[in-house]
Amino acid sequence: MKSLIAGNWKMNGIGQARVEIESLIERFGGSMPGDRDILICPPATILRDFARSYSDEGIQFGGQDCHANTSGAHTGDISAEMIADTGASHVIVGHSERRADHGESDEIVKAKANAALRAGLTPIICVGETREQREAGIAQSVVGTQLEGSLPDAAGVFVVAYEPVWAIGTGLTPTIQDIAEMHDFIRAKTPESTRLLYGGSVKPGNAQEILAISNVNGALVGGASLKADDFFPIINAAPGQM
Ligand SMILES: O=C[C@H](O)COP(=O)(O)O
Repeated sequence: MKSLIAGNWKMNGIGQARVEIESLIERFGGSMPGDRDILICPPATILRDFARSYSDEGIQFGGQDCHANTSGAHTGDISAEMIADTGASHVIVGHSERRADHGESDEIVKAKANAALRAGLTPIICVGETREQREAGIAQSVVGTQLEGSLPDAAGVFVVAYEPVWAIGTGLTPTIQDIAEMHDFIRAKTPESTRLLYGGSVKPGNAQEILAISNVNGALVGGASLKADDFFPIINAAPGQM
């Protein structure tokens, strides 16, 4: 299976975004290595522009969220079909920031994952425990419940991203053993072909060690995906075709 290194730009990306992406392409000599998949999920306002400008260089693009419905009276929302129409191939659903900021339940996340598949997109479904849950020894049961409730029932390929909430943007990461155990646990609950990403403070300094863990098939990178200086070595740390 090919590794997938995905950058989630969150609510960032005006100003230097174009410079950074062009610098990244330049470092790879004009086009991305074909033995791993590289995805960038910028804000929706620049998704179409970027998907059209840079897909020839081998970068894939994705949305950060979608509505479950195709269209309708949902002010401020964007449907999976609209994201597909930009030229994007993926969409993140159920990120912990959406679960927390917008009260998204597993049921809503599942509906969004189904919508993504309906639109021909690959959903990246995020799961992960809080610090309190890990300290209480219930991380696996929390993630198990999220998986049961959030995975799509529509047929199609999806990706799962394990992102411990307490590791996001904090510089903290679980131990290699904890990541390995959780990924083995998720692997047992997902089809063999499902790519499992780790996310949460992935940086140039820890990427190689994390990406070498069995059942870690790539990374979902936040802050370090915004700068070519950081994203380039993370992409390079990913094994090629596994
Ligand atoms: O979606 C990405 C994650 O939330 C990780 O963010 P981070 O790499 O800034 O910790």
